[in-house]
Amino acid sequence: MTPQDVPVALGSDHAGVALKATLIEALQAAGHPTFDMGTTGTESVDYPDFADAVAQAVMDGRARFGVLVCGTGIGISMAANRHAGIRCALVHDMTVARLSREHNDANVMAVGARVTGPEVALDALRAFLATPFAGGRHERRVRKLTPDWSPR
Ligand SMILES: O=C(CO)[C@H](O)[C@H](O)[C@H](O)COP(=O)(O)O
Repeated sequence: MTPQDVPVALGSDHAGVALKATLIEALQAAGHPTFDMGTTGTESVDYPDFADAVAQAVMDGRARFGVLVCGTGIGISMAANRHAGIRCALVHDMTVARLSREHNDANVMAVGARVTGPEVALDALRAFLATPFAGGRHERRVRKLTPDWSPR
């Protein structure tokens, strides 16, 4: 699968807007189609609104993966995980990002712009996108999270 076949939807609140822009730039340079679901400025906004927009884009198939950024990544990952079908991993380095794909088939990655630097976030995102789900014993567990889960 080429990057063109892997569209990514991104969302953030005001605390994550600058890191989101950095991630979008890197994704586009790598050839991924991107959807910026907002926010677009530094005016104070509410992270659930942007988590919902990204979750919807992943669930309806517009995007293969989602990326969410707020100050810590906590609120926006909590909001995303309220959606059936979303497995959002709050990551802070490339190892956790890789394992969230291998073990959890995470379809959304959340990161905290106030706690994770842009280089680490970029490395984590590259690892997230490059790593396939490992299957095997993990399938049973993912089905307990998402009963209608099937391998993609
Ligand atoms: O949800 C969060 C914390 O768990 C995020 O970090 C938000 O970005 C943060 O709460 C926003 O805080 P602010 O003081 O309103 O900028």
